[in-house]
Amino acid sequence: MNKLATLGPKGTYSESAALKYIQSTNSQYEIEYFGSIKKVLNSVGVSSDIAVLPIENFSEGYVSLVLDHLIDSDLSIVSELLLPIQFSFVSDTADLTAIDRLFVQFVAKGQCSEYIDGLDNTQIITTQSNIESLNRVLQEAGNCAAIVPSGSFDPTTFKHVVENVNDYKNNQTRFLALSKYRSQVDDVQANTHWKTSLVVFDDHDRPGLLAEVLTSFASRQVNLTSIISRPTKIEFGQYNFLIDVQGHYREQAVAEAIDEINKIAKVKNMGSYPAAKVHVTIAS
Ligand SMILES: O=C(O)C(=O)C[C@]1(C(=O)O)C=C[C@@H](O)C=C1
Repeated sequence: MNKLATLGPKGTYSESAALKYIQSTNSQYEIEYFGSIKKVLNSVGVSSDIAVLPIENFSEGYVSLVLDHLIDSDLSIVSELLLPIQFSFVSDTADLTAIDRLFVQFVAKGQCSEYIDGLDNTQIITTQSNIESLNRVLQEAGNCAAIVPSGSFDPTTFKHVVENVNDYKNNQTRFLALSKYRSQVDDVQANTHWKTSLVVFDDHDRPGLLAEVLTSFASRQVNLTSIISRPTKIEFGQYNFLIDVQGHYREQAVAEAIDEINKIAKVKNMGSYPAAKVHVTIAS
């Protein structure tokens, strides 16, 4: 059976995204859980065939660990998923001044910053996953607390629970399914809203280079959904541009734009995949 790697232990948002991906493909996968995002990424093509991981949060932006791995590796993006994300604060005391340790996943921390800022004299201990945060607060004695996914715990276990501690009620995270192999659904199916992700390498920097790259898309009415720069980590001031566009790389306008950009810069095509449906539900 094919193996799918995701962030564990069981119960993480990444696992929910992985289950949603499996359901959408109608295929069978054995899920392998890893204790960190880095370990999930390193497993693809080694012990697993595919990985499902967070790439971008609604308010916090990109998860740079995943973004940089994508830029540097030869993985393809085969699917995109969006999940609503809601956090609860749990502790064994309602006296917030008594709480000396707070367990929170390193990406979740930024999404609950306002609530966390209200805790004085509390040591913030970052974890690798939200379920690690839950397990730590369950295991450790004393006045500790955690930020955990709403619905991941039995509310009767804790004396104090505060729901919806995320800064934005409509909090969402975008996940990607990453594979060593290009998507098998490479054919441009009608009625599908495709997205294509590209990396443009700026190794011969000159005035107007980025403007020319953008013009290649704009002149063909190809819509960009995201553009982000990441340092190459080779030389200060040198960047890779990750560009997401609407459309499949086999569609004429996108293919022509890529060909044109290829003449002035290096382009890496990370694949085309059906765009995730945007959640409009506002969390109460
Ligand atoms: O810890 C989890 O539950 C995860 O799946 C990780 C993760 C992330 O790293 O972005 C996923 C969704 C939320 O944005 C917060 C945490």
